[in-house]
Parts: sequence; structure tokens; C-alpha cells
Amino acid sequence: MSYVDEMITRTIEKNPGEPEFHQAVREVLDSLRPVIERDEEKYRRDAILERLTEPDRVISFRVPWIDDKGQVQVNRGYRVQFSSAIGPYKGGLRFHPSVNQGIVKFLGFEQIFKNALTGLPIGGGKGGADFDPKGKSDREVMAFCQSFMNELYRHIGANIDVPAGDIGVGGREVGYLYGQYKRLTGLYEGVLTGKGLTFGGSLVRKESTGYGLIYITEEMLRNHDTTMSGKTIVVSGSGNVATYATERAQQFGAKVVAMSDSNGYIYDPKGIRLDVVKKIKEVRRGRIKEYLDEIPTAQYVEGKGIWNIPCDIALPCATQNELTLEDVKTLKANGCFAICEGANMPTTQDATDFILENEILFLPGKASNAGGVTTSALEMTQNSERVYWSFEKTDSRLKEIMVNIYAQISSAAKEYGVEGNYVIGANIAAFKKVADAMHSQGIV
Ligand SMILES: NC(=O)C1=CN([C@@H]2O[C@H](COP(=O)(O)OP(=O)(O)OC[C@H]3O[C@@H](n4cnc5c(N)ncnc54)[C@H](O)[C@@H]3O)[C@@H](O)[C@H]2O)C=CC1
Ligand SMILES: O=C(O)CCC(=O)C(=O)O
Repeated sequence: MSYVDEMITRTIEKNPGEPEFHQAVREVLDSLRPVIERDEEKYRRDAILERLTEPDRVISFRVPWIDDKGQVQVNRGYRVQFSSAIGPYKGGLRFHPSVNQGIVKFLGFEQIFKNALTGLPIGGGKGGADFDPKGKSDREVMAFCQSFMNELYRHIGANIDVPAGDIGVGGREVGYLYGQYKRLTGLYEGVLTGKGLTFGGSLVRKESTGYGLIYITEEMLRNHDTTMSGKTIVVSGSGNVATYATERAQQFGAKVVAMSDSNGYIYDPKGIRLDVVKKIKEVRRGRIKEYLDEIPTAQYVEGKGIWNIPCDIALPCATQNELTLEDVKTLKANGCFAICEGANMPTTQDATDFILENEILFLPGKASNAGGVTTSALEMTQNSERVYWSFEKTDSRLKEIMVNIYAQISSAAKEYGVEGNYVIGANIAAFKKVADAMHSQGIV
């Protein structure tokens, strides 16, 4: 059996009940075959793949808190510190009822490669809890965040592990987490990113994952002799990534006609009014169907189905495995020619295979959603220097890095004879950096 196949089998056996982690490992290792086969003996001897698929540590802990009725609630928190080969652990925290160890491990594993592609000194980690902030009062969210930090603080630090936001964790949650860290440690340091702008946060961080997705998408389109201007786009989700991807896409002259949340989707053939979406999601924390209260000419459809809407470009920006084989067949039949992932692993494996076989342009999330962690790393730089950069400086650095990620993944794909396959390109370009660093640091 080849080293790659052995490692895929071993990962499944050693991590039972973690299908998302298996999926992420399989996707990465499968595409590393050409690199591993060139030097299999060396990689085997150094157990590079065994070490890469085994987190440095998995921390799991009880999070007790008191709800508004005085009832004690208990959630489970996690932090997976996956790899510090190229820098301190870095990656977001997800608060969502679906969070479990396998999901946090898949996200942490992906983060290693994404962070390597940014070219900045950050390792891979991820965390979260099976806590649902939806419908909770600000006080309840604060109580949860403080209790979560009461355990997490002993494992993190500005030069150790720097968490940030992800699904269910935005500026409000990061603020409460930061306040509690400071209270527990007495340290005013860049231990979290995505902080408020008055206490160390970076301009552009809020917009950066969505903006970065549009910058790299535009760069890919430019290299394929087209641009976003005048194209019709469907964006899933209506959270942080979806909102700011829509904003930049509209500024680039595209028409975004649909967005969604976990209940259903809105279709507005005239083009989504983002001011309305922001009011619903960022101010009222409401549901996407409320869009119709202000724009009655739009349609709302309960449940899945957003990918049935004809578009040129699809941007899945909600969650993992939201884009299935059936969906991509429909997208293709409706003329969609590019799919770029804003979410982490939103496309199922069989859907990805179909996309690649059918020559639809495809950017994998670990490259195309790297803008968020990029700006987080720029926030760490600003915090270390005790300065704030301007919006323009931060945004232009972000754009430069996204363009550079495209260059890396496209040249790695070309070097290994699979031009235009950015899945293989991203995995190989990132793996080489991480494996080199692991090799140089000895067996640790
Ligand atoms: N926030 C960030 O900087 C980054 C986020 N990501 C990824 O982007 C995706 C979205 O994250 P954010 O926008 O930050 O989160 P968010 O909490 O701001 O928004 C999440 C959106 O996805 C929808 N959603 C969540 N679970 C769903 C489900 N099961 N079915 C359908 N819709 C669902 C929600 O309704 C919401 O619209 C996630 O995969 C996340 O890991 C990736 C890179 C950075
Ligand atoms: O900003 C960060 O540190 C991490 C963002 C994140 O969680 C991700 O890239 O998936």
C-alpha cells in the first residue's frame, strides 16, 4: 500500500466518529501523492504524515454558565492546537450546536495549510463550543464567553496561540473573551484577533475574509481572460464572510442575486440590497426572511435550494458540506463557470471531483478564504508594534497577499502537471512549507 493510502486508513482507524476530519485529511493527502511519491522514503522515515495528521494537543473542557432564568447550563469547549511548525497556533473559535471534536479537528487541520499559504508566521489551530448564541441575550453570551475563557486562558498567549472568530463568534464575543483574558492574566496583549477597533483591533479584519475571497477570485478570473464585472453571483450564508464578499463583489460590478441563512434563502433578481441584510444580521441579529419586510418584490424560499438559482459564479460562504454533487450538476447545467469557497470545506468530495472533471474554475477555501486569517496576522503585527495601520495600508497588504496566494497555487499546479487544478496546487504549495519547517526542527 502506498504511504498516502496507509495514512488515510490509519487516520480513519485512529479517529473514529470524526467524518469531517477524515474528509479533510483524505482530500489533502490524496492531492499530495505526486510530492510524496517523489521522495516517499524520506517522508516515511521522518513520519511526516503521521505527525501532520496528529494534533500537537486537543484540549476539551466543561463550560458551565447561568442563563437568564437562573438555570445552570453546561457546554463543551475545545481548542485543538494542531501545528506550530511555522508559527504560534492561529485559527478561529466556532460557537454552534453542531461543534464536536471531529469538526474542530478538520478546521484545525485545514488551518495549517491555509496559514502557510499566507506566507506569514502562523501555525494552525481551531476551537469552539457546542453553544448556540442564537436567541441568547447579551448577558448570556457574556456569561458563556467568560466561563469559556476561564479555562482557555491557560492554554493561549500572544506568542503561543491566538484565537479569533468563526461561525457564531464575531466582534461581540471576541470583546467578552478578551475582557476576561485580561482580567485573569493582567496582560494587555494581542492574544485574540478581531478585537474592537478601540482596543487593538485592526481595520479591515471584519471585511477581510469576504474581501479576500473577491480579490483572489478576481485574480483567477483575470488569469482566465475575464472579470467579475457584469457577472451574476449567488452567495450562500449571510454572516461575516457572505456579507463582505457580497459588498466587494458589488463594488467590482457584479450582481449578487441570492443569499441565505440556515432557515432558507432570498432571491432578489434586481440585486441584493446589502444595507437591508446588514440591518437584519448585524444590528437585529434576525432571520434572512425579514428581507421581504423591506423588499417585498424579492422571494424567500424556506429550506435548501439556493444553488438552483442560475448564476455565473457561486460563492459558498455558510458552512461545511453545503454544496453537494446534485447542486454542482445544477450549477453547471445553469451555466455557472466558477465556484470559489468562502466557507471552510463547503463542497463535498464528490462535488469537488465533478467540478474538476468538468473544468469549472474552482478555488478551495484554504486559499480563497485565507483573507481573514491574513488580516488577523496583520493585527498581531500591529499589536506587537503598538500601532494602528490605516484602512488603505491594511487592505492593500491583504490584496497583495491574496494575489500572491493565487500565484503560489497556480504555479504549484503547473509544476506538478495539473495546470488549473487549484486544489492540488494549494495543498502542495502549503505542504512543502510546513514539511520543510518540520524537517528542519527535528522530530518533535
Ligand atoms: N469569519 C472568518 O473570518 C472566517 C470564516 N470562515 C468560514 O466561513 C464560513 C462562514 O463563517 P462566518 O461568516 O464567519 O460565520 P457567521 O456566523 O458570521 O455566519 C455563518 C452563516 O452561515 C449560515 N449557516 C451556519 N450553519 C449553517 C447550516 N448548517 N446550514 C446553512 N447555513 C448555515 C448562518 O446562517 C450564517 O448566515 C464558515 O465555514 C467559517 O469557518 C473562513 C475563514 C475565515
Ligand atoms: O482569523 C483567524 O485567526 C482565523 C480565521 C479562521 O478561523 C479561518 O480562517 O477559518
